Amino acid sequence: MILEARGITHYYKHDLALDNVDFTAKKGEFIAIVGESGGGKSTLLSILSSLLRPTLGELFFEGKAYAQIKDIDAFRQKEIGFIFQFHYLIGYLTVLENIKLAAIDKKSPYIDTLFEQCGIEAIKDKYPDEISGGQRQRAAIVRALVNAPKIIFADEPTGNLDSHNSQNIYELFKSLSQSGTTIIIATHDRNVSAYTDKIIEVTDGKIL
Ligand SMILES: Nc1ncnc2c1ncn2[C@@H]1O[C@H](COP(=O)(O)OP(=O)(O)OP(=O)(O)O)[C@@H](O)[C@H]1O
Repeated sequence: MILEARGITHYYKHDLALDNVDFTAKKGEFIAIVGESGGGKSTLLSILSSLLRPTLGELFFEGKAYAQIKDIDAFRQKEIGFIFQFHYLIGYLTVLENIKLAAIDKKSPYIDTLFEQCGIEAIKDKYPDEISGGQRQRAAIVRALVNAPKIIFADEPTGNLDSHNSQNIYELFKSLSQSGTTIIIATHDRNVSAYTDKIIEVTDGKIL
């Protein structure tokens, strides 16, 4: 198991957002967390990805408790990739410069491989406002992958895209997962089920 969460409960002040949730992910699994608005998808994803500490519960990455990880910043930079609904590319930098900003090894030949794999090699010297929404999100995916993380977390990664572009992104996630990267996404889009290994439904803070 690459990721395991046990008994995750989370309160925002006095409001219960997650109620005793268990979750596991295997290496190379593509998992979607779906469910009604306000059900707890983003909260669960933020907790699984170490961005938010749960009120109660335990998390393990490759068997090691999050609480035992000494350098959480280095852990996040090396082992985890993040993708959000909005790409958050820097407008003053080209796509390639944006990606190098995030890269630990700026000269890695892997950067070229990723551009090719994500189908955006032709636009790497363009600025974010010169490319399409789908291309921007692909650039954000390259950035998330640049340090070869073991897990990618994506919160509504296609929330801003039409269905054609969304399907292209899901195809890309599927092929990445087949080459061993674990992909965990929170989404409203149930069409994702055509691509995933597992769907988890979160409603009223519980997994159905
Ligand atoms: N920062 C916060 N402070 C207080 N309450 C919050 C906060 N973030 C989320 N909540 C509450 O926690 C519950 C779960 O929210 P969450 O954002 O995890 O759901 P979601 O399924 O991702 O929703 P959506 O699909 O609308 O993004 C909701 O009742 C929400 O109002």
